[in-house]
Amino acid sequence: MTLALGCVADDYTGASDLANTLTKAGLRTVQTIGVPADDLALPEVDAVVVSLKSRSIPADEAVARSREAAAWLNARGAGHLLFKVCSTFDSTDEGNIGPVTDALREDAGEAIALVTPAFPETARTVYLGHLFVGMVPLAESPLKDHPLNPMRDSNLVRVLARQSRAGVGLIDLATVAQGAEAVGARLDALAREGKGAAIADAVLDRDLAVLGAAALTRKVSTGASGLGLGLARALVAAGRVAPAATAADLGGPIGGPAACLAGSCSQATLGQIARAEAAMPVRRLDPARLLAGEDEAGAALTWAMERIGDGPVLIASSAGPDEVAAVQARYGRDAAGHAVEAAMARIAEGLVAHGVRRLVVAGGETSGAVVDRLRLPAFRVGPEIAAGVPVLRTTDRDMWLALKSGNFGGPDFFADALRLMP
Ligand SMILES: Nc1ncnc2c1ncn2[C@@H]1O[C@H](COP(=O)(O)OP(=O)(O)OP(=O)(O)O)[C@@H](O)[C@H]1O
Ligand SMILES: O=C(O)[C@H](O)C(=O)CO
Repeated sequence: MTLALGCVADDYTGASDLANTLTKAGLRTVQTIGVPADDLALPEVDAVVVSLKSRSIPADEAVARSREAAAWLNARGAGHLLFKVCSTFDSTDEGNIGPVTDALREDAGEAIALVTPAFPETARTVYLGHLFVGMVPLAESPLKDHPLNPMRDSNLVRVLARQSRAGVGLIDLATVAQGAEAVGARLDALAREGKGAAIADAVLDRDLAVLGAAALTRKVSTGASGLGLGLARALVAAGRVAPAATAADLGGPIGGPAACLAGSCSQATLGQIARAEAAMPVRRLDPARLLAGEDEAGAALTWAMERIGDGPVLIASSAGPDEVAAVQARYGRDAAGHAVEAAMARIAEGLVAHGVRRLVVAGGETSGAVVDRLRLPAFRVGPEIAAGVPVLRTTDRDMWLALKSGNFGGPDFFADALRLMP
């Protein structure tokens, strides 16, 4: 196998989002969970997206895991390595976007890496280095209240510089508008100044095509699915990938009981849970009871078992910023997050043990905990449910999954997903 594109994603929903984007652009793509075993049977593909759960772990561990994944991809001839991060640049001053980008760039022998989270299809745009989510700057968006990494500075040159060893520069929109060669010249100029990374502006899809072509002239880049789209288009334009003529055949219906799990506390997910209450039974976990040692997961699983024979159910821990803050103040941010993730993983394991083969999960960290507990090795990518969220089919058993990024999906996402998981 010789890969046109190797991708290391820092969370599972982001990996799923990127795999969806690459598949839509015509690249035959597989998403793996963790660094694959050397004997993992993979079909002939153009791109592999290695999913890590590294976004919110200590930076040195994230660097080590990302290097392992990069080595596996490079051993399979990856022509370019994309470090996939969140389109809302989810990170803290400790990392991990800066430390991992520095490490992968240095390992590749590159002086500088192009970095952009822009993804206009999901209203993530970058202008003069400032990230906008819809019509508002990042620091004024709901991401300012993220439970694990509240984003309170919209200037990504500053944000990345605070977590990087090397300096960070800017490739402004005026330079991007001049084309890939101008972007490349700007990268070289910044490298001569000693910069190790450059935040690139992008507002429209055509800007992504320019950035993809520029990034492809180097071995490593960092970005969200927008840059993935640019890289895919550049690979096809350069004749390095013959776009797949038809969507992959993922096989027939699986059927059986279905369930939804929501750990994301994003505004989008809270709205989707509210809408789901009209379509299916919804049970809300109480993190305070959970953290006080009550068997919230066992009670939720019993509740679900009594109902999944009649139709899908939804179990959610999700809550608004004030409620989340209160739990975190009492028990600690990490302790609360890990306890809820562990509960969701235990519930998922119980649901699958009782026959659930169609599972929708909302939240990147939540998806990571669930997929790791189910020990799923890889996924094939199916039809898109909503921008950035495809249906996935497991490669080692018959299961449908959807791993929804917290901020993605329409109001009726849960019902929409189940309709595409026959
Ligand atoms: N009620 C709650 N109180 C405190 N923490 C919670 C609560 N519900 C969920 N959490 C934690 O909040 C975090 C949510 O992160 P997660 O990545 O799953 O969602 P997200 O950030 O919205 O999704 P994405 O990463 O795809 O954008 C998890 O660690 C989860 O355990
Ligand atoms: O880029 C995004 O927003 C991805 O979907 C993601 O990383 C979510 O965690």
